[in-house]
Amino acid sequence: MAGLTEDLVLGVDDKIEGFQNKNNNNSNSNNNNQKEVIDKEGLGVRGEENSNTNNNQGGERDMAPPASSSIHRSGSRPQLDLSKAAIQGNSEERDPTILLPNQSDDISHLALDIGGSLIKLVYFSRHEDQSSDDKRKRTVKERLGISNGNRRSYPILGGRLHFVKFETSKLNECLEFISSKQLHRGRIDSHHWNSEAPANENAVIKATGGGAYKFADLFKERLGVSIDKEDEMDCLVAGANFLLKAIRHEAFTHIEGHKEFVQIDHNDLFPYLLVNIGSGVSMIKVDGDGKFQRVSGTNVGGGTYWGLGRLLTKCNSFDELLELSQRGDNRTIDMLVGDIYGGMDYSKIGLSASTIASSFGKAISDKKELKDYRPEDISLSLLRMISYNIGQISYLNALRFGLKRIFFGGFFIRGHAYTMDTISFAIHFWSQGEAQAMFLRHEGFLGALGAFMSYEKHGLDDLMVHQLVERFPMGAPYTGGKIHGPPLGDLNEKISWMEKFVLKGTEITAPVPMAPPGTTGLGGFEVPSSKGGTLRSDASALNVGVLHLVPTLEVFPLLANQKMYWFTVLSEHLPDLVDKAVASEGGTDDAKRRGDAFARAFSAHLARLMEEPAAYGKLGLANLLELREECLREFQFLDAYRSIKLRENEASLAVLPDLLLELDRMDEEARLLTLIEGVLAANIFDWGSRACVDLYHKGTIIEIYRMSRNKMQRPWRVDDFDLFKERMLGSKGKKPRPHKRALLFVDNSGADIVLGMLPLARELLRRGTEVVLVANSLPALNDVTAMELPDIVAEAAKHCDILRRAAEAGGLLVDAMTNTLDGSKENSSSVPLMVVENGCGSPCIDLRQVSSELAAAAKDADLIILEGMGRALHTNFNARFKCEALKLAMVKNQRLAEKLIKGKIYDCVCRYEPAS
Ligand SMILES: Nc1ncnc2c1ncn2[C@@H]1O[C@H](COP(=O)(O)OP(=O)(O)OP(=O)(O)O)[C@@H](O)[C@H]1O
Ligand SMILES: CC(C)(CO)[C@@H](O)C(=O)NCCC(=O)O
Ligand SMILES: [Mn+2]
Repeated sequence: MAGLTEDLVLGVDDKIEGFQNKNNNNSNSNNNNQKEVIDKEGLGVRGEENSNTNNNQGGERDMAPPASSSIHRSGSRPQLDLSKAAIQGNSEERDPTILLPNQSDDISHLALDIGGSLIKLVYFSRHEDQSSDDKRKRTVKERLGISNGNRRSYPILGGRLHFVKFETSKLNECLEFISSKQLHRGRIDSHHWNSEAPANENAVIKATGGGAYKFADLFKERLGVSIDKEDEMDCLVAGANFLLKAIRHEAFTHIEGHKEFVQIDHNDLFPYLLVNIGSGVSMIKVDGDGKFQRVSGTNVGGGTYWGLGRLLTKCNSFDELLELSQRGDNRTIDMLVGDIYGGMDYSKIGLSASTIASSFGKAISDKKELKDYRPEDISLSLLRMISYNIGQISYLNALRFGLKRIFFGGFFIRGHAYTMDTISFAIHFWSQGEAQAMFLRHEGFLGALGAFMSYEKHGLDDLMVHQLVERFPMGAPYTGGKIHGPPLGDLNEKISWMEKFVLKGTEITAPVPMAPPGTTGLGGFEVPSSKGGTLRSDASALNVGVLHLVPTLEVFPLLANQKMYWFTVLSEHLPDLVDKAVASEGGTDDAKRRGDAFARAFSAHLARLMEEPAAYGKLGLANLLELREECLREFQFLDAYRSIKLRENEASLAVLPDLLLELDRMDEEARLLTLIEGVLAANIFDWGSRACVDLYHKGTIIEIYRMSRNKMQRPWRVDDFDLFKERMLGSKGKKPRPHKRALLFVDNSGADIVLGMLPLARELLRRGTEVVLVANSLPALNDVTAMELPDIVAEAAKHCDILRRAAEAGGLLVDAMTNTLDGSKENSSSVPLMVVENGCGSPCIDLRQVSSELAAAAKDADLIILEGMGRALHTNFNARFKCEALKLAMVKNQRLAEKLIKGKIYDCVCRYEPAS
């Protein structure tokens, strides 16, 4: 199965910067220094005074990841059919042409639904990719026998579907948006998107809705594109089926303010009733893919609410009208049963006194003018009337065809709690609980998605087998019932939106369900309970939404209370993170401005999630951390911890030779213990831990490392070291066979990798075990990334033959190898040390979705070492493996220590599990 994301990512490697091996300085190394590593003083991580300790003339810059400017690329260029894409010509070539055999020149991955009220856009973009080391990858691939050439198939950040809407009356804005993002152009120049290219005469955009007919000429005139019209009902059904099948947590029920996601069984989806509430309402009985019948409709729909509401209240926007309704009391204008029955219920037919007998009925008897009614009350009465009416007609149609499930779409719903409650109530009441109303998170985009799906070669077919997750809508939150400003375009716009948002001092709020009214209605409909103070700040409010194409299995669920805890932790971390991020970009004014905007945006996301934890679908800690990294990237902080990582790497590399000497003086048994102790001790460096961050202000990394090592007291809180030792060294003189291949999931930069994991890797290599260092694909906190590892290993290899030979064998020292081509033959005798990326951008690793590289590397592995809290404790602590597993971590969080190991902060875990 050629997964889409695999294909999507092809061509992403466009600006790959070869990893520059920097063996250009004649390091005199610190080999001569016989002092014990733990005696080494004053290698500060902060300040400039020690930056030359490892005689690396280039200092920080020399160790920097290659040309960071190449890391960020516009993520919004149109993405085309990349299936079966392949490198054309010589694969050694830099910037090779990529052949897209299924790509017709002029398809743009943009589709439109132009309705009576709103224009909906769906377009696809691929995420900007990290640069990566071609040569390393090739060598690893050769070693691992991966045949798919340059393909990277890790799922994360593969590509995105964007959702944007405009008012139909502001078609111009929409045209400008398309034009500014060049979404209508589909020409590929080599594999670079060429925005200078003239618009293609034959460019075609799929569109549905009445506007596809009405505005076709305008599109041709203004953008030079032809509109390919797709039937509106076809598209609605295709979109709904796609969402219900492919997207996790798409459908939900909403009853009395309570939202609950419904997992739809793909094999038991049909038949259902689809009710699309746009300007008008269509009701469609859906029996399968492409099998449907429009069975009814009503002209009392979203346009009616907005149109009448505007006339009656003088509101300027739909959201304002909706907002008004939240403060309304419809009893001042609706005629209730009690009004007719002198305050009594009409219990014989099941109507309570508070049931609405006649919407707006009070207006006939009162001698009041329009101005005498509160706009709030009018809006609520109108909203309730229309919602209830649609619910009732829907029910009747469901009854007509014996349908139990009714899905509601269209932008009239607008994620509004009261609207959904009213519709749900109507369905429940009339069907006596037999039928169920369900809503869709991408409510208004069914038609546009359907049009998008109608591209013959959109490349999404394979996606149907995956699940997709919506990630966080990025950018400025929504304020005070109004959509401000333009749809988010470039970074500057995003920032100024954030600034505007701050000026307004508005908070992000989700509807807070109020307590249900204490009436005892006899099944009659009372004042609905969901009347939050403010409208929710959702993607539609931002005008944008992003759907990440992330094939997933199951989300690691976070317990509710745990999530609250993490929200707090992440909030508390924020100022420090912003400092780091700004510093990593040179502390310029621009960086400060972006830092501020990032802080606002991320806080906004947290606030939103705190109010509505399911806002972005179910979210685990891994996603939460990823959200933060993603948000950083959104404001162009590509690696907030870069300078810290570099400083810590330098400081640690400077003392590595001493550590290796110290280790080499020990016998095997003492060495093994010291190595494991070393990993645990060095794992103290974790910028994700608040306690540790506090600690860092108190000493240099070497001081902290030394302190940490001195404190290593066995038994650790979880201590299987003796078991592990027996497996490694045997007992009673019996030597066990060494492992064939070990996968080391490494955690942090600096001491953690250099003084902890590398020496352990070296020991394994020495024993003849192949070692694969598994690191993150994208930066997250101070975690070392796969891209950074070759430099670190190269530096370490200068001080150690074992590492050097293994690194050469593993293709990590490509330059060095070519330099010494005629040199020692012994190179080939070493087992390899390799680096693979895990496909992940979070310290927590979901092993159910990893890179193809890692999956391939795992094939021959018989030992897995998971290191660090994120990898070994937060996730995977209870994961069982088919091979032996060693989980090593220092717990740097009191709460986790208590919960997981009934211990305390700084306790250590050394868990060894034989193959299961
Ligand atoms: N920002 C908004 N501006 C205008 N209407 C909005 C807005 N948000 C929600 N709505 C509601 O959504 C309705 C439009 O929904 P939708 O986009 O699904 O329909 P449409 O495609 O424009 O109409 P139709 O399918 O009948 O041609 C409006 O009539 C209004 O009730
Ligand atoms: C005319 C459409 C299909 C345009 O989207 C829609 O507005 C609608 O279904 N209106 C209701 C028309 C009716 O069935 O009475
Ligand atoms: Mn429509």
